Amino acid sequence: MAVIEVRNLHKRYGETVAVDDVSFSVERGEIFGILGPNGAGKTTTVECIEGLRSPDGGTVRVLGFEPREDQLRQLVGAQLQESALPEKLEVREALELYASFYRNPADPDALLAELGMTGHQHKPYKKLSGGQKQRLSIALALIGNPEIAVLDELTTGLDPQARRDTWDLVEAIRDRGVTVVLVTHFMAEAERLCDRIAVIDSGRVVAVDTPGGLVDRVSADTTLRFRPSAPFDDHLLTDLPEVREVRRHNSQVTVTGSGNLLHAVAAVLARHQIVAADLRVEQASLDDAFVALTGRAFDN
Ligand SMILES: Nc1ncnc2c1ncn2[C@@H]1O[C@H](COP(=O)(O)OP(=O)(O)OP(=O)(O)O)[C@@H](O)[C@H]1O
Repeated sequence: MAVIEVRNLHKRYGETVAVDDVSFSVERGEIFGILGPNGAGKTTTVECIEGLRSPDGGTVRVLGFEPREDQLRQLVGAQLQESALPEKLEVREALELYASFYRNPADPDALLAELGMTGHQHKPYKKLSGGQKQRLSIALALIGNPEIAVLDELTTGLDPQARRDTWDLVEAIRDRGVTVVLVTHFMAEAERLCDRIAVIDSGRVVAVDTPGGLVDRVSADTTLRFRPSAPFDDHLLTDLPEVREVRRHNSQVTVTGSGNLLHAVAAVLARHQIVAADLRVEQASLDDAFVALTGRAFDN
């Protein structure tokens, strides 16, 4: 069942068209990614979903309501933008303050524990690290026990470990049954976390699909590279239906094909007692998908 329906959303700021024509729907319980380069219109789109901005055209329905209706404030949790809290406010105070806005808030202690913040509950906001601030902003998005959480540029500025920890948290949120809308311009983040992704470019949706589905649209090809432990005739591999091409460069063999290429090639090599040293498997990535869908590189 769709919990968010966006139809032909259009929003401009003066002469600037921020969102030209955006349509998608988000199903209950999924992590739905909105992926696109800087300035693509992602934040404006989710701000229209959150009721923070009014569309100039199109319709948005969230759990059946218009985004600005009061009931929604209890049902949608939004992650705070950076440094939105007073510097001296402690973590626990912030949670208790936000809990007071909701009829049925989560237990701050349980939330602190779940987010690994119990030990930091008396730290003032300004003393938190980047990762801790992000975790607090996620906690504040969840304190009202929302049905939908909107997380915008959640891991920007975090180091790789803090980013991975945050990804685990987002998965835990989804596993609690919360629908997550995740705005990101990180391919790896979208690929790892999202059940489905809307790729947005210049205010328009260029595709909505699973990460795998987006990649498959570009190319079903797989490339294997390895150094064989003994010479062999190319026909061993080119006779396989999965193999399209075999190329050699010095001692390295490059095999391109589709289907279960790795399995087919490995089986033939094993039958001939050939070991594939330094074996690497390359597949099209979301980056490739973006280039193919928009005709330009995903540069931020
Ligand atoms: N308040 C505003 N006033 C004027 N123009 C704006 C405003 N907010 C955004 N824009 C412009 O609208 C376009 C879309 O911005 P938006 O923030 O929605 O994109 P985004 O995809 O979220 O980008 P980013 O990843 O950089 O946050 C950009 O050209 C931006 O400069």
